[in-house]
Amino acid sequence: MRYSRFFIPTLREVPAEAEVVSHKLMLRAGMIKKLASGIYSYLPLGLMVIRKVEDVVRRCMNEAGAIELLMPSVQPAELWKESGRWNYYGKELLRIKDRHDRDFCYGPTHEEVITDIVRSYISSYKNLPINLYQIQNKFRDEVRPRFGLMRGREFSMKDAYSFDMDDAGANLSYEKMYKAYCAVFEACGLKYKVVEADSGAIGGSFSHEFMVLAETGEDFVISCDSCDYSANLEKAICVNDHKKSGEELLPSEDVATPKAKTVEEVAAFLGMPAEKIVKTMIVRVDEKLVGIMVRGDHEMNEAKVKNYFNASVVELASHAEIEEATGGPLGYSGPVGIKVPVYGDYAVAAMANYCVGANLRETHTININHGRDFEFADVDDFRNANPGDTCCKCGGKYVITKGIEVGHIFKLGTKYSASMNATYLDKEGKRQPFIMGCYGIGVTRVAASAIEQNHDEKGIVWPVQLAPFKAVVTPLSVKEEDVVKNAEAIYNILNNMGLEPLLDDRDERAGVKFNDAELIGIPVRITVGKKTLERGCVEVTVRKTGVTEEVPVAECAHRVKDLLAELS
Ligand SMILES: O=C(C[C@@H]1CCCCN1)Cn1cnc2cc(Cl)c(F)cc2c1=O
Ligand SMILES: [Mg+2]
Repeated sequence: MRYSRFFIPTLREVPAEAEVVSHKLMLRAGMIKKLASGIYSYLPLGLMVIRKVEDVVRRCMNEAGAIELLMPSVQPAELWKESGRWNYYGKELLRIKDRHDRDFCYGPTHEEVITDIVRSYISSYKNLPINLYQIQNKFRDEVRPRFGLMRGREFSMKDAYSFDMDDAGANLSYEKMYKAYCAVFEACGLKYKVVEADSGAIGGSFSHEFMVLAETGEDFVISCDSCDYSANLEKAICVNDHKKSGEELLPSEDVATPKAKTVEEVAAFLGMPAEKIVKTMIVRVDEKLVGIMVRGDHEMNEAKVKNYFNASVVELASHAEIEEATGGPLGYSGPVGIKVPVYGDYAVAAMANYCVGANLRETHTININHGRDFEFADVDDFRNANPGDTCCKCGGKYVITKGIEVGHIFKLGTKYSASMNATYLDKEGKRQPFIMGCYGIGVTRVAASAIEQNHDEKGIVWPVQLAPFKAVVTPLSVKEEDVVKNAEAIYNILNNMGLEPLLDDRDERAGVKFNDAELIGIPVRITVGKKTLERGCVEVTVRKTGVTEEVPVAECAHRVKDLLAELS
């Protein structure tokens, strides 16, 4: 491709709204342009990278025996009413009406559509298992789209769905996808980690997320410093290894705590450590109000609360609900004498003589003890794991890192096949619901996370596998006949070798050409200039290391090929 005839609108500056490096660099490198909040056009360079991610995904999915199809992005409400999800989702589901005033949505995912397809055609166990996938745009009306393609509202996803006759088969399908995902992210040149993930309250299911480790990741990953245990913070198990307090129970006492609201302020005011203050979170679990008590230095984990109660919705109670449940205002809730059942995190169950809200404005009660002053309805693991906590698998220590979720695979079970009556005839001629799995990869998010993991102060440093062009041939002048002739010749040889070169034939100063090549992240640059040609050489520079070497013109193409092979 010739630069002068291509379209790479690089920018010197980026809009202040771009916070993370992949967003900044995709704008500056002329890869994307925002159309609306969370909605982007993929400009030619960006599309080339996305197509490369798709090619890797397609190759690995096909090798795993999955079969590609393509479903519409607009979906009829009827299917979502069958699965019971039409009224479950809120504003995140973009609902639209057609000219006949019929309800549709812009598909955020395709479980309903694929289940409808399979139930229409597959009726015998002889046609199972089957894994169907697509690469299709999704729309999720995020309340706060940000970070460019990392959290867009319209984005490209590869989503696959497996259908098996039984649990054993479904586990094999899951295993196949797990391995295929590892192959995808390795082939994309990404450093990733597989973590156990929360799969919501779908019974009999489990899920794993594939995380690209990066500081700008929005997900927290808990890993053990001694074994391979790794889980999304939503899921990471907290071991109940708290030593039971042997303290003698002291008499409880209300204490005025004027102006002290937060745990830190109350702890400071009362002169005790934060872990002696116990928070009572009043939450609405589906339609029920409950109190969840966690230690002052811990955070309540909503996913764990949701799974404990097998609930669909868990939300912090409103001011009014708190008044109703506790008789006191927000911020001073405590377990004593309230109308709702109280559940305790394991850490609290090991404590004695702790401080709680008195359900009175600016008042706390010290030396409270469960068993004497109130009863727990139950105790369980309701908190976020912290760095330094004991590993649930080996007793080692947890560490916390941040990750970008680029893949998520789920064992679904019969959640959709049961609700949509999608069944097959088993060997005994009995109707059985399919056992399903679903598997997603954020295609556009993979491109963005590759930049998060591979960049420097000059710009993008593409992994060779995803680079829009593998090499750029840069003539220092387009007026010197000898320079142009050699540059064209090298470009043609690289092209014929399938090395996808770019020829920077613009009439621009060398500095501009070098800066653009570094910004858009081309792995290898071949610089053709009068000086080196006098010695029959050109310069070859590796973007990742900045190392430049002089290479005889005749050996240049093969040297580039070898360098690209080393970099892959
Ligand atoms: O999408 C999944 C599960 C898997 C992920 C891999 C590919 C197949 N689906 C979970 N999920 C996430 N956000 C959603 C947002 C909306 Cl608005 C919705 F209506 C439904 C969903 C929804 O179901
Ligand atoms: Mg996910």
